[in-house]
Amino acid sequence: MKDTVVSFRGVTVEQQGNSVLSEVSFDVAKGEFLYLLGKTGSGKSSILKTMYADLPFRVGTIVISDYELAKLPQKELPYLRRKLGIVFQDFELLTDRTVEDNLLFVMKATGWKKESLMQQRMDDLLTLVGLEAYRKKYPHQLSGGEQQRVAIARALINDPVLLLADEPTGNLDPVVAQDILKLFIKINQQGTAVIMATHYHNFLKMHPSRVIFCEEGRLRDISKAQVLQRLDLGS
Ligand SMILES: Nc1ncnc2c1ncn2[C@@H]1O[C@H](COP(=O)(O)OP(=O)(O)OP(=O)(O)O)[C@@H](O)[C@H]1O
Repeated sequence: MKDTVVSFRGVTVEQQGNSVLSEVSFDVAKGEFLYLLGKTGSGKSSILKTMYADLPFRVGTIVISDYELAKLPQKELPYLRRKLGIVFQDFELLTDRTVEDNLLFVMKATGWKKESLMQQRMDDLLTLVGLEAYRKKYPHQLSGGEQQRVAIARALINDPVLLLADEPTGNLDPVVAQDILKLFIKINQQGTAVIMATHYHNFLKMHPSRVIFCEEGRLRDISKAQVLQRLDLGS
């Protein structure tokens, strides 16, 4: 089995043809937990979008799971996306569908057919995120934290090797944000690699882990000690 789920080599991350980050090279191992930090506009979302092939790039090589992005035919994009779970700040649930139907929608769109297997998967995922009792609720009947749990369950449907989270707690209060972090930790402990872009630097204290930093057009892989120093969090 391959041990690397993400590999960037000499990549220029671009927006509309303009370089956002250049000479980006880093690897993420299976089961790793990685924070992506950096100021507003430093390129965190752009690098995540490049990873899930939502943003084109022209320079360098990117391999996600076993897919080399530059060589990926358009028709194989759905297979790449099934290896990835993606969670956004604003949840992006279908507002006119129940929790259950939000999950079923993605299952059907990604090739699930057997009703009993879909129900079983849904039970397992809703148990994992603590929302067994919420199947028939609509998003507007849920709190922000609960909506994000649904979005996380949805992201896990196809058992991704990598979960990408773009500011997943940006719309939540600090206490709920910590609960969501704990859920990501639990998912990571079950073997899924996690890359989380966040402004919540306190997460580093609660759950220290590797950090990559977007800064001045570069991506820096820096030690925990350096991060704490930069963020002025103390030891
Ligand atoms: N759709 C777009 N078209 C053109 N430029 C964009 C687009 N989206 C982002 N950019 C630019 O790319 C750069 C990086 O933005 P990006 O959203 O990746 O930063 P970020 O670190 O995720 O910021 P934030 O923390 O505010 O989400 C910024 O200069 C931004 O203005």
